[in-house]
Amino acid sequence: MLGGSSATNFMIYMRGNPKDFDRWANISGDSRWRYSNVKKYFKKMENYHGIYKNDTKWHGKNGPLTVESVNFAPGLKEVFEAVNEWGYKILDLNTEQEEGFSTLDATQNRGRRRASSYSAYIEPILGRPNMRILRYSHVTKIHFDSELKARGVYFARNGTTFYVPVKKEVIVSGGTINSAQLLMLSGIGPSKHLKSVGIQPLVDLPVGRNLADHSMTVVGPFILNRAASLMLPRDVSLKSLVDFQVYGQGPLTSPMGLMGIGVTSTSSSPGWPNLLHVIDSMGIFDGFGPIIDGMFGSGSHYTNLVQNFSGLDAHSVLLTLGKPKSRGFIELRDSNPFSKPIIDPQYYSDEKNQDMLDMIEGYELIVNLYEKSKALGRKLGARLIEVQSCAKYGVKTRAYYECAIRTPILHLFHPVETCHMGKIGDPNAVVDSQLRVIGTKGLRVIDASVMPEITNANTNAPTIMIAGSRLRFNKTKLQPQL
Ligand SMILES: Cc1cc2nc3c(=O)[nH]c(=O)nc-3n(C[C@H](O)[C@H](O)[C@H](O)COP(=O)(O)OP(=O)(O)OC[C@H]3O[C@@H](n4cnc5c(N)ncnc54)[C@H](O)[C@@H]3O)c2cc1C
Repeated sequence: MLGGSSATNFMIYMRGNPKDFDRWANISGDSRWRYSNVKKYFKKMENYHGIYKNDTKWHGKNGPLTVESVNFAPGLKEVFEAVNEWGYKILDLNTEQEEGFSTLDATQNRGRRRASSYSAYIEPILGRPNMRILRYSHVTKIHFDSELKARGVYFARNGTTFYVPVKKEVIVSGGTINSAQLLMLSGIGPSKHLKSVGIQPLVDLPVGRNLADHSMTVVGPFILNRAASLMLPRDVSLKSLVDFQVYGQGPLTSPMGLMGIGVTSTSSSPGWPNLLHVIDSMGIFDGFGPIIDGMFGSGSHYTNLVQNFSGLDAHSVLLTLGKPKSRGFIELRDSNPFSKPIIDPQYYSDEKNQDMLDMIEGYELIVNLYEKSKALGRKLGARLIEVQSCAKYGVKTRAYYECAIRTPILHLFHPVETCHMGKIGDPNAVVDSQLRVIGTKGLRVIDASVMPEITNANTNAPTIMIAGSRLRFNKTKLQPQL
């Protein structure tokens, strides 16, 4: 799809924590990845006109990617009152990123049009004579010469295979799953694995290893006793259509009810927020369960969970593990480029079980915030709908929370790290700090897969930053190793 996942994602705009990028600099040995340097690329990408627009120290106004704050946020005032009661601040999370909460910033324009990497970066230059887009084309293999220089790519289109030679270099941007798949199909990957599927290894690299993703659980829905949510059958009317079309306002501008966002630290991660809270205002209506199940691949879990609550106002929180320790992998199923690769994310598999302990801490925080605060618990009467199959653990015990987190295990669609950036000689490294595939010539990977460690929030903005900064890095000298 043109624009990839940015053309279908939830549009949440989050840069990540400055420490995430300082860590990238440490891992890659290249200080240009420090936040103090990459911050300018974030600013350059933004056409920001959200609620923090006057803060020009942190936000850009002349970039191609439109970012704005959501304007339909029922009950967010009470959420902010509650988080204040709990000692958290309301502040812009795309700056130094202290713990706190904010109105959600989204990559959209007046609530009417999504801003994707395609609409921001490609659409405006479609007329360039030196650019050609071939849709419905599936790249199947990179061709190397005997010196391991990438000379071109094979691709299939309408059942025919074509070859495109390159003059300078091949840039692979197939995303975390497919960039890893394409490298392996082309002989770049773990030798033993490649041989096991009948592929002649060219360079032995840990491609597909280190798969990181943000595991997630939906805390809620919390039933509310007032009209403080987006209730589609109630809120969608002729007026809402006019508000949407003419003013870019109202319920129809809402990205699926998403309205607030927060980052907090658990006791295991002081000073570096490791939980992401995405606050959703969607009330329960007849289609609610199937929509959530369809979106997250949760079978009929939410359909069953909310079946007796249709018509009630509600909020839910997508509680996400921002800095997971668990790592999974991607492998080829076979040597057929059209076969789906094997994806095993291995959520909650870290040795010390820290990922689960952090999520339980976050679950407890959200339940207390909603049920015990004056603003949400007393004023809006927030009450959690309990997962019946976990009731045997005693409702609101830690064992109950773990059961709820595992029923079923979800994620926020942020896979990264399968073509991990690192220093030459680092056993995890697939690309160097300039994103060149180690052991080859004329080949780079530029997408989310090169992140050497997952950022603590959503991954679209840092992926676009990687693309923007990589192009400019070429013009500056490599800094000394850290
Ligand atoms: C449902 C969903 C919701 C998300 N929500 C958010 C959000 O709200 N905020 C946020 O920040 N992030 C979100 N993300 C994550 C974010 O969108 C991604 O991290 C980011 O877009 C990754 O960009 P990418 O360029 O690495 O890969 P992708 O966006 O996956 O792009 C890869 C492109 O390569 C193409 N491709 C792959 N293989 C081949 C091949 N062999 N031949 C030709 N083309 C190929 C694909 O079709 C695709 O167009 C979400 C992701 C999903 C899926």
